[in-house]
Amino acid sequence: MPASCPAAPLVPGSPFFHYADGHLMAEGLALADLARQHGTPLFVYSQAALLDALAAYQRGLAGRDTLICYAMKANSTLGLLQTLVQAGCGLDIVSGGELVRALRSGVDPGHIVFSGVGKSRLEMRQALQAGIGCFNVESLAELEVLNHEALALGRQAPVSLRVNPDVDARTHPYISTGLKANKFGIAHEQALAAYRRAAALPGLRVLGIDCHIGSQITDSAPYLDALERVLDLVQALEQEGIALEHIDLGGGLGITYLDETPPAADRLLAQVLQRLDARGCRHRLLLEPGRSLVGNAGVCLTEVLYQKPGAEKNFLIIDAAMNDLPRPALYQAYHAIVPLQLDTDATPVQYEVVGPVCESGDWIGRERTLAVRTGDWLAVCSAGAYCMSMASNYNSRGRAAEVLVAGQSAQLIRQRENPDDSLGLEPPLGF
Ligand SMILES: Cc1ncc(COP(=O)(O)O)c(C=O)c1O
Ligand SMILES: N[C@@H](CCCC[NH3+])C(=O)O
Repeated sequence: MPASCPAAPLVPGSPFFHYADGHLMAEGLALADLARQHGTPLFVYSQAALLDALAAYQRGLAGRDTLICYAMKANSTLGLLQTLVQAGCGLDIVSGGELVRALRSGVDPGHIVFSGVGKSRLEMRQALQAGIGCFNVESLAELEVLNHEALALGRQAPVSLRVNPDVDARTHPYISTGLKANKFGIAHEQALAAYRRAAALPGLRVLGIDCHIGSQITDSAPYLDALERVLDLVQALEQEGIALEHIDLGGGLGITYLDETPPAADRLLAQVLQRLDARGCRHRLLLEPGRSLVGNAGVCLTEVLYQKPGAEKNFLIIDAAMNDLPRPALYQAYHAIVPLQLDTDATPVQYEVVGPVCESGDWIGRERTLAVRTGDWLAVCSAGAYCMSMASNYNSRGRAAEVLVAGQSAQLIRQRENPDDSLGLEPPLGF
């Protein structure tokens, strides 16, 4: 890059994606080389970023009996699961499909917890047969069904009850889960009765208590308030002779997309452990982080297809869309957008960055000033969590490929998928 290279934009929250001589890099590899080799849209993950995020949790929990069950709904691509499982993680699943993929990752089935308000009988049987570590039960009705299914298989289901602490996580309403108004968990005031019932059912073995108040939490106060409410219940249960083995505090820790300053995992956990110690709790601690492990470990590479000056706005039309990156359309979420190569000659223009999908809601970034030209590549940042796992084939668009960068090498961990691949049809037009 010439000396007149413009100042590199920030890649928020992602020290593992950085500029060198005007080129955006991941672990020493130029992302433009990956875009050229694999085409776009393309998700690229940094293994070092993933392991660094996990290390913050592991530091915070050092010396305690704990299990970090990665919430695979955030991103369930096998190569990422294998990396986390090999680094010591269990998995938090929410469906039979996730169970199958979890087992393929090589995780110890005893390190799987099963969350979700609507587990089917079939999913319960599959999970019982696989020998998972714990069902996080969310209602009295689910307790009865699980008891029935376990007895039919001649087993006892290990259970934890998810309680709804009625604490406001102060996040987007669609991803807040710990308020009375939300569908999740058993109401705090009904929890004791639910535990009494669970303890009386022969097909269940009561192991723990579980709580998850929401996602993209950037403030430790609601997290710690929920913990206190859970600990009140743990003590009340002990007084009734129901002793628990573990406390599962769910996930929810936020990441920096723009300028958010969520608590660091190790510091938040130090506060959690202090509060457990203050109450004399030596229970095994389970956590279910998703976004905070993978969110800033991934970017989505995309090509500028057209620049379209409009009557009111300038549009930058890119080849990634709401089917690849649904968060802006769903939650008006912000993702930073930066060029893969800084262009000294392009003029900075304010754009609406949009995809090719036939909806006005198909925007990826609003009012973004970028110095780019048609054919340039961009990176949509903080795209490791809830992007690929929420991708769809809307408009019969294919699904992006995924690459994992580790050290100086890049491995294709998922092929690009065309919508008709699963139908086994020959491409009709010979492409
Ligand atoms: C029960 C449960 N556990 C864990 C998670 C993971 O949350 P996050 O990705 O915010 O860490 C979620 C999603 O919000 C969840 O519903
Ligand atoms: N899909 C949401 C997070 C959902 C959390 C799952 N309970 C997001 O992209 O922010």
